[in-house]
Amino acid sequence: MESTHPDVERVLFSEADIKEIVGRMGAEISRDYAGKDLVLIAVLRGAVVFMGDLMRAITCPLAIDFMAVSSYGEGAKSSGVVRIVKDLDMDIKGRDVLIVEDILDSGLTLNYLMKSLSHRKPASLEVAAFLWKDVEGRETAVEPKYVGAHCPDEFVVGYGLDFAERYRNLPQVGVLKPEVYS
Ligand SMILES: O=P(O)(O)OC[C@H]1O[C@H](OP(=O)(O)OP(=O)(O)O)[C@H](O)[C@@H]1O
Ligand SMILES: Nc1nc2[nH]cnc2c(=O)[nH]1
Ligand SMILES: [Mg+2]
Repeated sequence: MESTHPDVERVLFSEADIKEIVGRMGAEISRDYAGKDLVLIAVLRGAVVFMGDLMRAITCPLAIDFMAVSSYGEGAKSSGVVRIVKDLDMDIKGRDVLIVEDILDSGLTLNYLMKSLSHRKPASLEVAAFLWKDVEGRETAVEPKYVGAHCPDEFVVGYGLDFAERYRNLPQVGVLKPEVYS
């Protein structure tokens, strides 16, 4: 039996689901980036857990770097303004960059990052998103090349994803009980 946090109402992706998804993504990326100069860029803080798993599921040589961008603050709604809190340490010019994100929701974060990083002239620039909230009727400016799973249009936590900085350490992805959000 999986242990579940008492604040979690429903588990959407179990540890076994996550393992299977990340393994599949790692195999695809390993195949596509063989012989290339791969740099994984994780978006802090949400993507750290996925990054840790994904990089170990990739078999080709790679480098890692981090950027910190935040638009959700403490709540469950985007402020609409993306803020760079920490920039890359590495020069990505001419390298094959793959942005690693936990979730693509409104697309605001990734749209901003893709624009900002493309100015630095990488050889290629793609996105690996663990979850994609591709809500019907909503256009997203970014189409991730690698998608772990489609996510229902609900605010999810766990596996790096927080609510007011909590729940990032849950090993599953789930939805909290309504009383926790209020
Ligand atoms: O597609 P969007 O609507 O822009 O939402 C996705 C972003 O929101 C969350 O980050 P957040 O800004 O909350 O910061 P965090 O990673 O530190 O939790 C999540 O980790 C993604 O980066
Ligand atoms: N924790 C969390 N952060 C998000 N950022 C954008 N969408 C979400 C979501 O569903 N959950
Ligand atoms: Mg994030």
